[in-house]
Amino acid sequence: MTSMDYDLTILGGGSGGLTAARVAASLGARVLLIDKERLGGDCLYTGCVPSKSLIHVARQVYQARTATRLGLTSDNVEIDMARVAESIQGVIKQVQDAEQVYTDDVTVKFGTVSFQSPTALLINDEQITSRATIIATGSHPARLPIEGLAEIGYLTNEDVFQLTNLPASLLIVGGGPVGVELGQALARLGVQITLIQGPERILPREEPEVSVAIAEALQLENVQVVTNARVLRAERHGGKKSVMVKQGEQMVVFEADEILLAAGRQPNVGGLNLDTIGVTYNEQGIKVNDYLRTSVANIFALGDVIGGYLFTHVAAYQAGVAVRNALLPVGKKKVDYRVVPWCTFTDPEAAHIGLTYTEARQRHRQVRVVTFPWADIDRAQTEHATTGFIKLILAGKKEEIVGAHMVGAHAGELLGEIALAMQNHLTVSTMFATIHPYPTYHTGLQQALFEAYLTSSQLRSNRSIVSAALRLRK
Ligand SMILES: Cc1cc2nc3c(=O)[nH]c(=O)nc-3n(C[C@H](O)[C@H](O)[C@H](O)COP(=O)(O)OP(=O)(O)OC[C@H]3O[C@@H](n4cnc5c(N)ncnc54)[C@H](O)[C@@H]3O)c2cc1C
Ligand SMILES: NC(=O)c1ccc[n+]([C@@H]2O[C@H](COP(=O)([O-])OP(=O)(O)OC[C@H]3O[C@@H](n4cnc5c(N)ncnc54)[C@H](O)[C@@H]3O)[C@@H](O)[C@H]2O)c1
Repeated sequence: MTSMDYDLTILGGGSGGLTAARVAASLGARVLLIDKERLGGDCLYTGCVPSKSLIHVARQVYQARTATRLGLTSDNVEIDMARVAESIQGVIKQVQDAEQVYTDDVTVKFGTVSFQSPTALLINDEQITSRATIIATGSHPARLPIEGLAEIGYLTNEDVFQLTNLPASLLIVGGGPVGVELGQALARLGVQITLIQGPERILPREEPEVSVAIAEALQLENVQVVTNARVLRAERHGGKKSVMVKQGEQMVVFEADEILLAAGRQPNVGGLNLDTIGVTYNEQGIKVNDYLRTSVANIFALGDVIGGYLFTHVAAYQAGVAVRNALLPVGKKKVDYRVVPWCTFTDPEAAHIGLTYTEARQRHRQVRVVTFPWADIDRAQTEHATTGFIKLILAGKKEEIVGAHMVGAHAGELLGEIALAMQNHLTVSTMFATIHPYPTYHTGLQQALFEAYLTSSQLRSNRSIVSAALRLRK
């Protein structure tokens, strides 16, 4: 084989691509990272970072407005959206500077890139060759076949964080994580929100009771949640925008000042010339096998562009797997999605890891569910944040956690502990016997685990050992 310019070329410098570049460079490979415009991706500029910053601002407003229940009197909170938008851009800049280190040992190029063959790429007018390539070009907001929508215009996650004036009312199309997180945050900032969701419940990937709890939390803050409702058409009437919605057999019209489209994602595959070189893809994304290999042997893909789990931490995990498989001749690694956590950052948060109850029943013979109310966590009481629950799904003779679903303040923070336990097959008794600091929300998890132990077969066998020992003493 003739010598190649690079060992590995990575297309897309977002969450997955940046991690892949860093891992590959740390292994001593000659790495080229190409992005069409800038490094950081959706997560940094238009996703996780600005959305969590906006959610933080909205929480401050909400807490100030509800502080009277704590005996505090706060003056009317005034919101200067131009300064809020500026502060969000400031956070992005801080995170961006911290990420710079990812590319210190990597060649970075910006521009238009396309495949000429599985080993040759054209970047602007320059041809480069690479032994292997990883495609990590991410996704964009799904463009739906909603008649009239493109003509009247709408917002997406790509522009909502830059608004310096908020609309008085907003129709959000889509009740997934983007719709519910932004719906609650913008409602707290004074926008009248109508959330329109196609399926029969919001957050349909969650357990049903999680969807119910989050819908109730939104409704308590005056978000109108409309489910089983598919948006078919959009129109403008003077200064207002309206959508025609099919709800059951009925057509219903909703009207507001603006529309936010939050109805899923589509993969960024355009312009790469994938058809010519034989990389297969469909509307969900580029097809990969368990090794993240595409239909072309030396081309891998990861992150949003392959669909499935659209999360920054999953893209980063896949980066480690794809780099290893692209660079190492032996010891190929399969992806393992047994322990995937995610959190929807509403207030209370909806935290999820592993299997749902239905999935657990399909995969395990012995399945047991233990629930624990968030209100029984002392820290939750001290912070007046008592809404929610912990639902643990246990399976197998040894009673390992195979799934956990939580609604509660800071619930997402508990996922790390459960992830580590699940990854290492720790049992419930090992987990609850570990000392947790009081009073943290983690003690709530420890209490839930203790509840699980109290109703376990292990307790029954421990009881018989103790009663035998006591009999012997008599
Ligand atoms: C509003 C919102 C909030 C979110 N919040 C969270 C959250 O809290 N937690 C979480 O885990 N996930 C969250 N996500 C999802 C997360 O942003 C994505 O899963 C993650 O960014 C995917 O990483 P990626 O590397 O696949 O793509 P990206 O990070 O988007 O990176 C893709 C990169 O490819 C580049 N690119 C695109 N096309 C080309 C091309 N043709 N040539 C070269 N480069 C190209 C882009 O410029 C970009 O830099 C959120 C998403 C949204 C929309
Ligand atoms: N906290 C987080 O980790 C976080 C936050 C935001 C986004 N994300 C990621 O971003 C991805 C995209 O999120 P999303 O909320 O845009 O997509 P989504 O696919 O999760 O939810 C969109 C919802 O819109 C509905 N929908 C589609 N067309 C519709 C129509 N015409 N009328 C009414 N409803 C319609 C869909 O049925 C779906 O339930 C998610 O998969 C998630 O992984 C993660």
